[in-house]
This record gives sequence, structure tokens and C-alpha cells, in this order.
Amino acid sequence: MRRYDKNADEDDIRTRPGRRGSRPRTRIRPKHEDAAEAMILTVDRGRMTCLVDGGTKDERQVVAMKARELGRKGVVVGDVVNVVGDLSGEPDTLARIVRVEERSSVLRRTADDDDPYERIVVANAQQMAIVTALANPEPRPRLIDRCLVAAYDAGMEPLLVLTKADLAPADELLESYAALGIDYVVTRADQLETVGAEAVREHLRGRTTVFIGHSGVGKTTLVNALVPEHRRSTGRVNAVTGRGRHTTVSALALRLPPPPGAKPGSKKALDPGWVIDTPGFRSFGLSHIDPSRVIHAFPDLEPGTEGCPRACSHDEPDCALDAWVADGHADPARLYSLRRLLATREASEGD
Ligand SMILES: Nc1nc2c(ncn2[C@@H]2O[C@H](COP(=O)(O)OP(=O)(O)OP(=O)(O)O)[C@@H](O)[C@H]2O)c(=O)[nH]1
Ligand SMILES: [Zn+2]
Repeated sequence: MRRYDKNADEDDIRTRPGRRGSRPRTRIRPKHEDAAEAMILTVDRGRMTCLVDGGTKDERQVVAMKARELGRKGVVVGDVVNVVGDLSGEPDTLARIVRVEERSSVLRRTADDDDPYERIVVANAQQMAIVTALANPEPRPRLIDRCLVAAYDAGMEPLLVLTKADLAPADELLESYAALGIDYVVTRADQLETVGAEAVREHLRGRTTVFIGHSGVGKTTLVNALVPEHRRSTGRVNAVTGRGRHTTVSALALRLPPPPGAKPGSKKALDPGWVIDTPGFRSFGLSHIDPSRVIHAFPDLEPGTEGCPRACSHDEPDCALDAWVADGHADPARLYSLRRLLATREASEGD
């Protein structure tokens, strides 16, 4: 290997003159001072589409792969990375990702509760939109609860998006989430084009929201309305795979159009919010969930856990929350909701 030759690249072995003489110092990584910052929009079999100079007139999409120095570290949609090499974005060029910035949040999933293997699906989202149809298919409250637990565990704010309001009312479902104080928005496809899409966008401005929902809830219809420049095919036969419906393979980050009336170049116009569309989740394994992270989403209950036994699940007889709530420190409905969420960690039929 050339790296340790006498004629090794300066980047690989640097000399540091001074006190200890001029011993070559190995293992100093090249600094990549020419690297550009980029956001990962999608990942397809080891090829990442990155947005370079986002929000400027030089904005372009560059295809890149991981540099060897990243090792096994994964790169996921939403990651902010450093890229080097050919950053022109011309066809057939390939850049290299040399660094992944620290993530502010990660959404993990396990395929099943018994599956210890977890994958990070999305990085740096601040909000999780849980898309549920009010009818056809029927809402699945346990699945919603599992998504909520995953959101709280990931440190994301949940947003309930209730679709197909033309088929059934939302009141009853919203009632069962009232104690959680979750932000929500109700939609119907026949009004998305007029007022509906902008009403949803108002919940998404200035941050990144990952959209999850199982097949048939109308997520594609919704995302297409939110990001009209991006029309993902619905229900079309794929000529290559012959599959009856389109299947989304990777998550995909999409920028919202600027709000109506935003001045070009203004912060509102440049930071209109991002939607990360994800493939339909069949289940949401929760084996990696840590109850102590979930309870952060209940700041009103958190002080009551001081008297809990070590590693309390907060759903066991010795949990201090019962007495604390009985003493009037918090609303019993909140504890009930927390327990309901924590109980979803145990899988049951139909999740
Ligand atoms: N009645 C009614 N039907 C809707 C609404 N939104 C979507 N649909 C229909 O519901 C079906 C599923 O919509 P999609 O947008 O494809 O749902 P999806 O969640 O993306 O599902 P997959 O494509 O399977 O991942 C389609 O036939 C839509 O036309 C709505 O608000 N009201
Ligand atoms: Zn407890």
C-alpha cells in the first residue's frame, strides 16, 4: 500500500516540527478543506443524492457515495454531510462523502419487536407526521400509539394528520388523544388543491417533518399536494418490476414551496420546510425504545418519577407515578395516556 511508503502523500502523513523532532505523525486524517456541505435527499443502493448550496442560486443535486474513511458509519436521508470531488452535478459524476455531521435526531426502526437489528431511517427531522385515514382503511389506534412512542423516543414532535375527512368525522379519534395535547390537522383530498394543502403546510414551515403512514391512508395523495412539483405516481404498474403499485424504496426529502406572499430571498422563502416521505411502514418495531426517553415528552409527569425504582418501566406496581398523581400533582388522564403508550411496546395481533 502506498500510504506508508517513503513517498506517502502529504495528506496521509504529516510532519510536525518542534519539541519532539520531526517524527512523521500518522493517522491524521486529511482535512478536506475544500469540502462542501450538503443535505442527503435520498439513498439508493449506496448512491446518495445530495443537495449542495441549497437555497442559493447555485443549488444543485450531486450524486455521491461514501468515502472509505467513513467506515461502517451509515448515511441516511436528512443527514448533513461534507462532500468532496466532482461537485458539478453533471450527469455521470460521482462525489465522495467524507464526513457526517452530528445528528440532532434519529428515527430508528426495527422491522419487528423481536428483531434486535435496528436501522436509522431518517436523521435531523424535528417533527413526525403520523398519517391516518379516518376511514377506508379504519384508523388503527395502537399503530398511532406506537408511532407516538417512536416520535417521543426520537425527540420529535408528533403531528397527527387525519385524512379522508369526507368519509368519517375526526372527533372521536381526536378525543382519545386530547390528553396528549398533540398538534393535528384534518384533510380531505377534494379540498387539498384549494385550501387544504396550505393548511397542512402551516404545520410544517421552517422545519423538517418525516411522514409515516401505512399503505392506503392517502399519504402519497397528500405529499403530492404538498409538493406539487413532485408528483409521485400512484397506483401505476411499474414496467420493470411488474408490481401492481408503486413502492417507495428509500425515504425521500422534498422541499415545500414557499408560503404565499413570501418575499423572494426572505427567510420564509428560503426555509419553507421539508417533507421526508417514507415507504409505507407495515409495522413499527419498538424493541429499542427506552421508557426514560419517552417520559421526556411528559414534562408534567417527569418530576414524579423521582421516587421510582431503578430502571422503572413506569408501568409496574412499584412505579411512584401512581401515588404522585393521586396526590394531585398531575392530571390522571396524562398518566393513563403515558401508560397506554408504554404498553404498545408489547406487540399484539394487528399492529
Ligand atoms: N375518499 C377519499 N379518498 C382518498 C383521500 N385521499 C386519498 N384517497 C384515496 O385513497 C387511496 C390511497 O391513496 P394513496 O395516496 O395512494 O395512499 P398511500 O397512503 O400513499 O398508499 P400507498 O400508495 O399504498 O403507499 C387512493 O385511491 C386515493 O384516491 C381522501 O381524502 N378521501
Ligand atoms: Zn415509574
